Amino acid sequence: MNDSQPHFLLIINGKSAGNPALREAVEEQREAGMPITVRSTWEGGDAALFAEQACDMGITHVIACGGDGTVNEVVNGLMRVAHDKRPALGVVPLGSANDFATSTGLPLEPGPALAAAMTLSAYPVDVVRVTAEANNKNVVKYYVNMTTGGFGAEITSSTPKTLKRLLGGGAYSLMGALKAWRHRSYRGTLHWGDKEQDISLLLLALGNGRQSGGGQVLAPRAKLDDGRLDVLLVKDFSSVTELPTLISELQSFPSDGQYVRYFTATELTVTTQKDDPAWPLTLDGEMCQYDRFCAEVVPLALRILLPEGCPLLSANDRH
Ligand SMILES: Nc1ncnc2c1ncn2[C@@H]1O[C@H](COP(=O)(O)OP(=O)(O)OP(=O)(O)O)[C@@H](O)[C@H]1O
Repeated sequence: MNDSQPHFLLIINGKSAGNPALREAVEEQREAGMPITVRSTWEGGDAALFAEQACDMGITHVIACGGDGTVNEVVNGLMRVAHDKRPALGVVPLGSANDFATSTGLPLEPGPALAAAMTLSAYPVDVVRVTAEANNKNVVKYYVNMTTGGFGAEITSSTPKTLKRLLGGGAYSLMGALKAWRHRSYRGTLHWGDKEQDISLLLLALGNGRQSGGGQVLAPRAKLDDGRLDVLLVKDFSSVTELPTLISELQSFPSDGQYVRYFTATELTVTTQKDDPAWPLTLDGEMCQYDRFCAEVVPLALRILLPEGCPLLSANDRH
């Protein structure tokens, strides 16, 4: 790949293809001499396919223009390309949540975001590979930002802002919502490193990045390039009297709290309780459901165009 002669492919979610600010931004960059090819998706799966085909078109940079789901599809397409041929990834956020762009400090408006994608440096970051079995088939999916499971997945997929409002609203609003959502425990066994734990969870988050669900910071210490997954376990509770402790632990993310456990791992396997329904999961915002799955870090698998001071890069570690 020759980085001195960049060629950009914009992969736009078809539902945003007519976005006037994006059209203007592309026009402006082309007038300034930037070589930009544009492909717009028709349906799910297209963004991954276009990303996979990009290197055969001589593309050096693939810019995902859409929400977190589009970024996720593009990541999956790029991961099908050999590492040494894999184009760099940029993001022009056009979704409703845009958790990856927000947490990495990328511009959120199409014009500035595209201009940034033309000039920012690409930094190597980890990608997380999820392997599972579904309908007797092996499934392999990648994500760059976060997987949530259990209550978090249900609630973030239905109403992005709800969890934040609930946590901000304290114990009683959370309890009400749990009842409204017919909350149940997510039981299963977790394996990581040489550890194993049987658990009854309210929610699970596996963060390469820090936030999902439209601003829920569930992995506040995550770095994109540290070779680690940040794991958040929120254990289930039985009475409203336990909620103040749970909510207070969700502010401090203790390594071994009464309800909250926060630690890092290079891989983690979840086996859901036999005879229980599979846990609902969201992988970078996309819903899925597996009885058993393994999430493992693929270190520094992808180069992403990020701001120099991005707080999710280890070089900018202030701790
Ligand atoms: N032409 C299209 N029209 C409508 N939907 C599309 C089209 N092409 C792809 N999709 C679907 O769009 C989804 C991804 O949406 P995307 O993440 O870009 O937006 P969003 O859901 O609004 O964003 P966010 O996840 O940030 O809330 C995928 O599930 C994909 O199947």
